[in-house]
Parts: sequence; structure tokens; C-alpha cells
Amino acid sequence: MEWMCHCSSFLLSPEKPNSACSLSLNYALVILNQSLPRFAPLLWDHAHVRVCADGGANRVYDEMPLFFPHQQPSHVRSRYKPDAIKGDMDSIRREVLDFYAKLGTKIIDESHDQDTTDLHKCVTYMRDLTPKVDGSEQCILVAGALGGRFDHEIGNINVLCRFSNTRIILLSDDCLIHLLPKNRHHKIFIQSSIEGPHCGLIPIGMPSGSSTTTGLKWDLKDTAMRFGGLISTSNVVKGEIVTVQSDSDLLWTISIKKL
Ligand SMILES: Nc1ncnc2c1ncn2[C@@H]1O[C@H](COP(=O)(O)OP(=O)(O)OP(=O)(O)O)[C@@H](O)[C@H]1O
Ligand SMILES: Cc1ncc(C[n+]2csc(CCO)c2C)c(N)n1
Repeated sequence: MEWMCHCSSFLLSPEKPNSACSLSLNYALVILNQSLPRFAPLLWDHAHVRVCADGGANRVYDEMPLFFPHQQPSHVRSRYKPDAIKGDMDSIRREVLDFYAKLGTKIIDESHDQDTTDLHKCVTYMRDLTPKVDGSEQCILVAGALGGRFDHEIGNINVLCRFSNTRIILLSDDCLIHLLPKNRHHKIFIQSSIEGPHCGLIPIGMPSGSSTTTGLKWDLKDTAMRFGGLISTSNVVKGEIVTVQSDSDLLWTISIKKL
């Protein structure tokens, strides 16, 4: 079975490439309607395309200038201009919409669709926009996806499952989550300067019959996991590489360090 590599190098400065992992991904950023994580400007710099989900645009407008207290808010806002704002447009403020529309941001009003979330709508936009260019795979980073309202969090995790063939990483200030599809073996390069040691492996949607890992304090050895039985939470990464193989899709989560 083919290996799939994972590496959180998007949390490191773009000037400091990581030698251990040679993953070259084409990053896209979705900003949701929650407080921007402290590393939002870094994610913005890594991304080639940036989209706000509805009220996420208010966060960029209100909070990006707070990261640069010595610069004029209007300058910061023009520098951090989203490529698009997409959603059902019930949360974005009028002044924010007008501001970015004037700067040339594409506004995509999908208020007719009340069956999919704004994150779902943004992921569809990213996938349609970026066909596989020169073999480099797309990875969608989602800021503000965790913490806050539980129905939103679960809706965001459901997007990982609905688009299981697309690399999507949900982020908060405290941790990240992504899917490990069952049709691959996984090699996770731990960036110990910025992430870990706490981590988890969680079956989603259905019980998992057998999972095997290396590199964890409590490794799984052909272990079954299910809600109501064993799931691997409060696990700890031991070294620089974790490997995972499983007969079902698993969620991988790892803590992000407060520097
Ligand atoms: N508290 C939260 N926790 C996690 N994700 C959130 C939270 N609030 C918003 N989001 C994410 O940001 C997206 C845009 O937020 P927004 O508030 O514009 O959504 P919404 O469609 O108006 O939600 P609702 O109508 O349910 O309040 C949501 O689809 C969701 O993915
Ligand atoms: C069974 C069912 N439950 C909830 C909603 C509501 N809903 C789900 S996604 C969404 C858009 C949020 O921006 C809304 C309003 C629905 N349509 N169907």
C-alpha cells in the first residue's frame, strides 16, 4: 500500500524549510467565523488562495490589524485581502462586504443553499478553482474550525469525511485535526518545535477493526477502536515520526504548542 506523508510545516516560517519532510503542497486557506488564531498571518503567507466563509470576513477585517498594532488598520486590511468570500451571507457585516468588494474580492452569495455549511461551500470553491497543478497536491488549511459551538465543530469534522480524498486540516489555537484515509499507510513528520506531544487517533463514523501505530507512547497493535469502547485520546508522540495503518478512516489530532 502507498505511503501518505503529513507534515505541519505550514506552522513554520516559509523562510525555514524543513529538511526531514520533503512534502510540497499547494496551500489554500479558509477563514471561519471565530477569533483568528495567533498564527493566522503565517497561514496567510503560506497560502496561494485565501477564502473567507461568510462571517470569517468580519474576523479578517476586525482582527488582522490587531496583529500589527504599529501599522494603520487600512493598510493592513488592504494587504490581507481575501480572494473570495463565500457563504450564505447571514453573518458578514455590510461595511465589510462593501470594503472587500471595492478591493476586488469575489463575492459568492449562496444563500439559496441552506443544506450545506459555509465551510463545505468554501471547500467546493477551492477544489473547483485549483486543478492539480504540476503534480503538487492541494492542502486546505481551515482557521477557526475548533472550539466554540459544538454543532459547528462537528459540522466542520463532517467536512473532512465528505471530502475524504482532499487534504483538509482543521485548526484552532490549541490543536489541529485531519483525516487519515484507510486506503493509505501514513507517515506523520512531527514538528516538535511547534506541535505535540499530546495527540489522539479517533475512528469516525464507524468502529475500526484494526489499527497499528509506531512512534506513540501507547502504540496500537492490531487494536480495535470504537466509541463506547477504546479510542486513543491523551496519547503522546515519542519521536519525530509516527506511522499509522488502519482498516478504517481515522482522525489524527495533535496539540499545538503555545510559544
Ligand atoms: N463557534 C464556532 N465553532 C466552530 N466553527 C464555527 C463557529 N462559528 C462559525 N464557525 C464556522 O464558520 C463558518 C461561518 O460562520 P457563520 O457564523 O458565518 O455561519 P452561519 O452559517 O451564519 O452559522 P449559523 O447560522 O449556524 O449561526 C461556519 O459554517 C462554521 O464552519
Ligand atoms: C436536517 C437539517 N438540519 C439542519 C439544517 C440547517 N442547516 C444546515 S447547513 C445550514 C447552512 C448554514 O450556513 C443550515 C441552515 C438543514 N438544512 N437540514
